[in-house]
Amino acid sequence: MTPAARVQSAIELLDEIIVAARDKGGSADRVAAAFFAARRYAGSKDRRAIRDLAWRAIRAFGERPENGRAAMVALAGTDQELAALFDGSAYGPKAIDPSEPKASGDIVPEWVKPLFSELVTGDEFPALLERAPLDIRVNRLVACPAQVQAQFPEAQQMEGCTDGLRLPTGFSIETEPVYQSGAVEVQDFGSQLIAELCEAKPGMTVLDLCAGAGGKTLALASHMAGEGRLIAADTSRDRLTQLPPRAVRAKAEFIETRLLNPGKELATLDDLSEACDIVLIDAPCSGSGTWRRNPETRWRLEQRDLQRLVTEQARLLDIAAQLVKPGGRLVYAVCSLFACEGRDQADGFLERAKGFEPDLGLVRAGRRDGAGILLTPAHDGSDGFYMARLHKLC
Ligand SMILES: C[S@@+](CC[C@H](N)C(=O)[O-])C[C@H]1O[C@@H](n2cnc3c(N)ncnc32)[C@H](O)[C@@H]1O
Repeated sequence: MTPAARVQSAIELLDEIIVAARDKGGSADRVAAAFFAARRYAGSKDRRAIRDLAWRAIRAFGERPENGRAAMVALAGTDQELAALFDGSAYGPKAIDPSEPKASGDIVPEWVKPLFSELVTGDEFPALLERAPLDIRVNRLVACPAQVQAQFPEAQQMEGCTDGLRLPTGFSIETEPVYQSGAVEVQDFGSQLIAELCEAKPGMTVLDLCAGAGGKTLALASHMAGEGRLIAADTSRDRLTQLPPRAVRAKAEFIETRLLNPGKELATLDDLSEACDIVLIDAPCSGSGTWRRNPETRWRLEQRDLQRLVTEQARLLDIAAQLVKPGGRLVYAVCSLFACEGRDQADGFLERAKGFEPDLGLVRAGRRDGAGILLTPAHDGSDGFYMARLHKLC
C-alpha cells in the first residue's frame, strides 16, 4: 500500500471505531482485528502503520470526533508529512479543504476534568495517554523472582512490589519459554500492588468478588502458595470461564470459581457469610486509569454510565462487608482516577458501615487519598488505580 492509501485506511478504521464507541459495540482492538481480517491485501507493515495512525488520532482527541476524516485532518494540522499525503492520489485521501470539519479539543474530555481526584492535576494528563511499559509478575507457584530475573538481565526490579519486573516496551514475552511454563504473568505494577495490599497468606479463605478472567486471583494464589481457599466470583460467565485454563497454566488449580446472579450475589455466597479473611472487590469502573491501554474508552464513557457504576460499586462494598469475618479485611480497588469511584466510595462506606477502619498496610507507592491510596501513571509509572484496605473490627 502507498503511504497515502494507509492514511485513507486509517480514516476508515477510525470511522468504525467511532461508531463502535458511540453504539457501545466492540473495543477498538476488536474492531481493528475484524477490519484487518477483511483486508487481507494489507501486509504486516501496512497494518502496523494504519493502526499506529489510527491510535495516534485516538490518543490526540478526548472528545469523540465526528468521523475518522475529521480526526485525521486535525492530526495533519500538526504534522506536515501527514498533511502532504492528503493528495487525492488513487486510494489516498482527497485534498484537505480548509473549511472542512476538524476534530478539536484536548486529550481529556472537558466534562470529565472536574471528576479527577485533586491529586491528578492537568500536568499529569499527558501521562494518562502515554504508552504503557510491559510489567510482569513472577508466579511463585512455579519460580522465584531471582530465577526469572536471571533470564532477563534487561528487566528492572519494581520498587515497592515484591514479584514485579519491568521489561522494555515492545518486548514480546508470550513467546518466551518462561512465560509458557506459567512462571510469569503479564500484569501492570498497580494491579500487582492491589494483590499485595490484600496480604493473602497460605491457609486463608479469600474471596475475589469481581474476579473477571482472574488477573488478580492468580496473584493471590501465588501469595497463598496454593494453600487455603481462594474463591473467584463474577457475574460474567465469559470472563470467568477464561480463568480455569489460566489457573492450570499457573499451577493454581486450587482456585474455585462461582458464577453470580447480578442483583442476587449473596444467594451464591451464602456459605461465606462472615467467613472470609479477605474479600477483594476489584470493582467495575470507568477505567479512567487505563486510558493508556484503551484510549478509545474516553469516547464511550457517558455521565449516565458513570452514575450506574458508582451505584454498583457502593452496593458491592455493602455485599462484601457481610462476607468478611471479624478481624478480616476488605480491599476495594478501581482502575479509575475519579474521586467518585475511589476516595468517595471508601469514605462513604466507612461512614455508613460501622465497624470498619482504614488500614493502609505496607504499600510503598502512590499517594494517600482519603482512606486509601491513589496510583497514577505520572507519579507511579503504573496504570491509574485507587485502592483502600478496610479492616473489620472484632
Ligand atoms: C475491573 S473488572 C475485574 C478485573 C479482574 N479482577 C482482573 O484482575 O482481571 C470488574 C469485574 O466485575 C464484574 N462485575 C460486575 N458487576 C458485578 C457484580 N455485581 N458482582 C460480581 N462481579 C461483577 C465484571 O464482570 C468484571 O469482570
